[in-house]
Amino acid sequence: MKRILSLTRRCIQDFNMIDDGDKIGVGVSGGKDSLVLLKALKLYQNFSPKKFELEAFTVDLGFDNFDVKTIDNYCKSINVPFNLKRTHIKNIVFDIRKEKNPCSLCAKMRRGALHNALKEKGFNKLALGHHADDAIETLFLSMFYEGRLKTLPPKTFLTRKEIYVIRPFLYLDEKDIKGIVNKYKIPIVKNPCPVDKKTKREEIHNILMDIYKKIPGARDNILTALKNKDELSLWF
Ligand SMILES: Nc1ncnc2c1ncn2[C@@H]1O[C@H](COP(=O)(O)OP(=O)(O)OP(=O)(O)O)[C@@H](O)[C@H]1O
Repeated sequence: MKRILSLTRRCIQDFNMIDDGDKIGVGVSGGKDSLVLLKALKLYQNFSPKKFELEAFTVDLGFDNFDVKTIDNYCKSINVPFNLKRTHIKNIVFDIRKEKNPCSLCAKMRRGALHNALKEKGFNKLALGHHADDAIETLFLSMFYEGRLKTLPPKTFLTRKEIYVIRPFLYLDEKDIKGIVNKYKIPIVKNPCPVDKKTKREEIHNILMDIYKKIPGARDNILTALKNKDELSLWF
C-alpha cells in the first residue's frame, strides 16, 4: 500500500487535484480499481496537506444480481459514507434501444447519472479509478478507431455540471492494484454486464500484452511519451 499511496500522492500533487474544502465523490463500480481507489483516498485523507470530504457513489445500471450490499458493507468497514443511484440504463440500452455497440451509450448515461448524483449532494469533484494501463489503452483506441491522439486526462472541468473529474491512479500500474486486492482481501463485486470483457478495449489490451512481450520497455516508453510535452513531433 505504501507504493500505491506514494504514487497517488505524487499524481494528486503534480496535477493539483485536491484543494482545501473539496467534497470528493469516488465513483465506485464494485470493480478492483475503484474499490482500491476508495481505500487509498481514505488513507490519503489522514496525511493530506489539503483537507477534504470523501464519499462513495455507485450507479446501479439496473442489471439483475448487482451486488450492492457488498459495496455498502465495504464502505462501512472503511468508514466512508455510501451513496447509491438506481437507474434503468440497462433497460434503455439493451432492451428498448437494443444497441449493437452498447458500451458508448451505457458509459455516457452512467457518467451523466454519476455527475447528477454528485451535484445533488453538493460534491465538486469526482474521482475515477483509471490507471496507467487504462490511459495507454485509451490512447490506442483513440488512434485506431477515432483517428486522434487522445488519452484520459488527469484533471478536467465539466463546465456544464461545474464538477472536476480527477484520476489520482494514473501513475499506477494495473498489477499494483491487483496486488493490493489480494493482500487486503478487498471484496470485488462481479460485473453483471453481459458484454464485460468482450469489448474493443479488451482486444487492445490483449494486443498491447503481446507487444510488451516482444518489445521490453515499450510500456514504459509509451508512458514517458504521454508525459513528454516538449517532444511532440507531429504534422503541424
Ligand atoms: N456503476 C458505476 N458507478 C460508479 N462509478 C463507476 C461505475 N462504473 C464505473 N465507474 C467509475 O468509472 C471508472 C472507470 O470505469 P470502467 O468501467 O472503465 O471500469 P474499470 O477500469 O474496470 O474500473 P473498476 O475496476 O473500478 O470497475 C471506475 O474505476 C469507477 O471509478
